Amino acid sequence: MDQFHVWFTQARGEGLAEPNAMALATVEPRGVPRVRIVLLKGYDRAGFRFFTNYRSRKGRALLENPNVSVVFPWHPIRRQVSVSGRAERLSEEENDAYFRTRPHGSQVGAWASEYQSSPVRDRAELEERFGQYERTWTGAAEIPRPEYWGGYRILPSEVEFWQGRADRMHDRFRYRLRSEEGSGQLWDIERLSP
Ligand SMILES: Cc1cc2nc3c(=O)[nH]c(=O)nc-3n(C[C@H](O)[C@H](O)[C@H](O)COP(=O)(O)O)c2cc1C
Ligand SMILES: Cc1ncc(COP(=O)(O)O)c(CN)c1O
Repeated sequence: MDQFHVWFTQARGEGLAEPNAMALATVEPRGVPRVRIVLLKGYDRAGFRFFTNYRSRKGRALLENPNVSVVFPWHPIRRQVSVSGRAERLSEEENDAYFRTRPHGSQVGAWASEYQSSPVRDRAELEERFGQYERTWTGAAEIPRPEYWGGYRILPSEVEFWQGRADRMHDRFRYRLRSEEGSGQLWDIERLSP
């Protein structure tokens, strides 16, 4: 995570568009992979956090199989970071705390999209739902978090740092988690052939 922090800080400093956008792969029933972009909303020694709808396709996939893989595609600085690990749901407290920081419209939108990834008739139906929830929460001190909306923490077991270099002679460093002792983690680090 120290190494990730160094690179993430640099990616932000370089002014990359959405350096926190990451492609998240999950395993669907029968072992079929599926990938989509989500936003990294925080990280620390415990892992990487993102938020979504637990009823979404990814949410349903993660119930059956918590294994995930993530890639940060930082093309302008010729870097990528790939992570493999397991996703676990965040606590109610963590979910509430993050939901409270979201803009009003995004909070209403979470209510309007109760079944993320399921078919809807048309745009008008969505807008109608949005309008209904706007009215429901008019005058409320705060909009509560729908119970189906929340986040995950990805607990990494492997993280690879890739730096593009001339002649396709790239630098690749793979960190693999050997063991966790108390709060300390032991990682094996290897250089990989490009
Ligand atoms: C730049 C970008 C960021 C996104 N961030 C999120 C996010 O943080 N959470 C989320 O649920 N969907 C996010 N989405 C939408 C997802 O890519 C995806 O369409 C949605 O989560 C449904 O995925 P699923 O059907 O595989 O569950 C983002 C899309 C883009 C293009
Ligand atoms: C449906 C959805 N949910 C969550 C997020 C990420 O969280 P936030 O809206 O709080 O930035 C996104 C970001 N594109 C999103 O599209």
